[in-house]
Amino acid sequence: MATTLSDSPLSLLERVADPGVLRTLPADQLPLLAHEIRQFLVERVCATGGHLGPNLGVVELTLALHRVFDSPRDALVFDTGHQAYVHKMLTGRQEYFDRLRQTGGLSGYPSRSESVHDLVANSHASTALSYADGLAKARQLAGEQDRAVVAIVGDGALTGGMAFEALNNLGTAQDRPVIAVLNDNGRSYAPTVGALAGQLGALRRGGGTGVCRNFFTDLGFVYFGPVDGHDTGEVEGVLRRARAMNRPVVVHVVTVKGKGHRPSETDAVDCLHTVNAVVPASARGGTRSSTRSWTSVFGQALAELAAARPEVVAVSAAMLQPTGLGPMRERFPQRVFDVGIAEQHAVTSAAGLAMGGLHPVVAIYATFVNRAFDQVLLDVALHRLPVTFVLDRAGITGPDGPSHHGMWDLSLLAMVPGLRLAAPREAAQLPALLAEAVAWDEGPTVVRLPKATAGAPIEAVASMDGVDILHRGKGRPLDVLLVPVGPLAHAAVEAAGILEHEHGIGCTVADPRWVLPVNPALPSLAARHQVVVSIEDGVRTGGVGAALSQQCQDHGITTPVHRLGLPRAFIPHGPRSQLLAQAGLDAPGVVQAVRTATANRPAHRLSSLQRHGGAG
Ligand SMILES: Cc1ncc(C[n+]2csc(CCOP(=O)(O)OP(=O)(O)O)c2C)c(N)n1
Ligand SMILES: CC(=O)[C@@H](O)[C@H](O)COP(=O)(O)O
Ligand SMILES: [Mg+2]
Repeated sequence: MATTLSDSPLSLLERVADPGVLRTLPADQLPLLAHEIRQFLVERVCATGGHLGPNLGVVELTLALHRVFDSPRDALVFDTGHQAYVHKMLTGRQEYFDRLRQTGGLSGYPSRSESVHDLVANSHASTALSYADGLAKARQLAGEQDRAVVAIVGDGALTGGMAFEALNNLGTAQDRPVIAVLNDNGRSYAPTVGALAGQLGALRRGGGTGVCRNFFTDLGFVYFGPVDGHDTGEVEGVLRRARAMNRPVVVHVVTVKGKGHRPSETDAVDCLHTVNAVVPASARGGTRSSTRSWTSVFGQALAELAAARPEVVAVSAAMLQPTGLGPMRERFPQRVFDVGIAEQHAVTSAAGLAMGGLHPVVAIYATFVNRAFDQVLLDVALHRLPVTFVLDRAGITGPDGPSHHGMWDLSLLAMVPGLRLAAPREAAQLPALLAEAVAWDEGPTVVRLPKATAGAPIEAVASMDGVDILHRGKGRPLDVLLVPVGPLAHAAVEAAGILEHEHGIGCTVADPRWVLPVNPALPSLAARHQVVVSIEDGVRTGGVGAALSQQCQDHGITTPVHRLGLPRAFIPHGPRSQLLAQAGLDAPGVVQAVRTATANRPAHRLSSLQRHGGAG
């Protein structure tokens, strides 16, 4: 229940429990409130991990937004949503920040199930202006143009194609006013690239000296700016003017990412874009974990590959460091292209690079390949162009929630004719598989890797036709064939041991490494087993299990294929290991699935192990 300001001993921030209370606050108390918000952000986000820098940069802007507009009657649409912590604090959710991005806790992005003030849960950038366009049309048809529609878009998000498509529509709708608040801190992860960033820089330098014509005004917008995004009064004043214009308006707000917090040397690289939870010294183990991330193994391998192969170039969509392209850029800066947050353009630009005789490596997160599926299919694969996609954060990622899990790439890419996809089971396999991918010049290749530290390798006990046999079944005839994808091989090998020693079921674990298209050796291997169980860190309605099942059918193999994978659902945020276990993709889950799949097998067909007294 909101308290009025005067009757509570709480801190100012604690007293601002909802936007209505905020709007009663005298302007001279706003600097203190902003200071308390920054203190709160640093304390809480350093404890849980999260997007500290983007939120420190929008404190005054968010205060002004909630003082000028009446959310949820007026719509505040945050692009990408990683900068909505202050919005959440001001809409009654301060108490939940101690479990930010944790299982059952506060989402790191707006969440419609959390609050009526939240509209867009999708963390994929460059969407806000399109939502705003639709909302404004709905308001107009409902005769509710007095309800404002405000999109808050970062300078990075503005480099995405959808943003331009929306601007193209919004600028013509003079009777359908949308207020586009451009949060310009000059950065995505790194300084934002491209001509538009240059235009914004010129506008910033111009200092609003009666700027009359620019990119935005040419599209039909009224332009207000540049505005000091850390002066709440100035921002408030401009937002009130924008609201009163009753026309499409761009409010160009200049902010500082990470404002008010002295980052460490390493943090300064990306202005505290995402900070990890700071483990208190007392809670740290003796030795800091030395295990490298998969991403760093990839980055090193690519730089070495590029040294040997001059045709190799790299393409990033505003995520050079997070996707591990740092080493390659240091050694070969001319051969690394950052195109901004523009995955569709990145893929088709890579097609152009391939047409020009090069072999581009497009490094993006698996979830973002969704956005560029058509480009992979018809700009790359149709022309059988040698482009390699390295999909980081493949499978369950964890803290970034449903729109960040990389769980659709296997199903999507399984449909692409001529595309070959490798899934290394551990980081140590990455260099070899990357080299194989880059050596292939007859069409697109993909290497997918998880958000994980590099685990201990599993040595193959045998290899046949490109399939690594990681564990041999003891039963005769062989009982169950486990076909894991990538790092789930670890769960499969552990499950095989349990099944053998505790349940008398023999399992063979086969890791094809190249999982799409299905290795021709797998159907014949399946024919020698009673049950096949595929295990993949992707939605199971398509993907590798479905392809293997289809291949068996096409070859007249009647061995049933049981497909383990992620449900066709939006999976919330939480630790990767916990979410995989919930989906039955850990060793106990595989054991359970195998026991269920073999429970109704006719006794005579069970293995000698089971017939002669193995526990089971
Ligand atoms: C389609 C898409 N590609 C990449 C990302 C990863 N990403 C998250 S935030 C970010 C930078 C956003 O920059 P900007 O919009 O300027 O916001 P800021 O962090 O500066 O506040 C990127 C590239 C994403 N969320 N969506
Ligand atoms: C908001 C966004 O899309 C990214 O910043 C995302 O949070 C990256 O997550 P990682 O920490 O896995 O790089
Ligand atoms: Mg930015």
